[in-house]
Amino acid sequence: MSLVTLMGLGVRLGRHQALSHVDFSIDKGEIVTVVGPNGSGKTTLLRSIIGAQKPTSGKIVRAKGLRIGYVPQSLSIDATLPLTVNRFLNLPLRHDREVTEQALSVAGAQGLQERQMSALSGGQFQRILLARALLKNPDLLILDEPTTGLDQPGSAALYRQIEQVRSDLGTAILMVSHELHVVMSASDRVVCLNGHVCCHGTPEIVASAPEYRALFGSGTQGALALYRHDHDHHHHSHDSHSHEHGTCDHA
Ligand SMILES: Nc1ncnc2c1ncn2[C@@H]1O[C@H](COP(=O)(O)OP(=O)(O)OP(=O)(O)O)[C@@H](O)[C@H]1O
Repeated sequence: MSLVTLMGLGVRLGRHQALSHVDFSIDKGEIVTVVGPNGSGKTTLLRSIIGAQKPTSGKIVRAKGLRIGYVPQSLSIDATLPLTVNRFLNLPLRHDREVTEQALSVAGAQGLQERQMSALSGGQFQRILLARALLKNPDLLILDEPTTGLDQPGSAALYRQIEQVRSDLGTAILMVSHELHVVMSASDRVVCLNGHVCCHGTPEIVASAPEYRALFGSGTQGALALYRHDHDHHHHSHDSHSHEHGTCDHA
């Protein structure tokens, strides 16, 4: 059974139809990347899945007892506030030292406990957010644009870490990215959203292609992949976002 299934999900925000007719599901241990331009409803989709946004139409079915770990896109912490990594991980719930150490280790952030949150690099900060989400022992980890602000080697390293989480713990991963053509190569599926599911498919890793090398160089060890939009798909004619068959309207 899928961890989460969306059936014909529609979400209206004020007068804006953010999502229409979205059918989507994620299975145990799967890595799914959702791509889409700004304002395409990606955050609305995640908020619907975690239960923070009510659907206006359609249905969301979650597996019984499903535990979701959420890594927000950003979190601003007052730089003048003294807050160690260890204290941050123990807010609002205290955990045993071994538990936080284990989460930090899985997130690739061992040894950072006593560091100040404000002194962390962008990549370290993301790993701490990842460790914090892992403390819930999630079946599904949801990450909203986790590589925002990271350079390419930093993004590749974080993607490898996330892949490691899946192979160590079997956690399913749902990740959102505003990058339309560059995704985590370990994604089993890529779903392109534009108010509706525009197209979906697998990422392609063509590491030897000149196009890939021009984009990524050779320092990412295959952590990044090109996502080619699958243009061979149909759309519902009643969909307000629909576009001509055979095109992906933002590609
Ligand atoms: N309360 C609201 N009333 C009306 N429109 C809203 C409201 N909240 C969000 N929107 C609009 O809904 C659309 C979808 O927003 P959402 O944040 O889900 O998109 P997104 O794909 O995550 O975008 P981004 O990549 O910029 O984060 C946006 O165009 C946004 O302006």
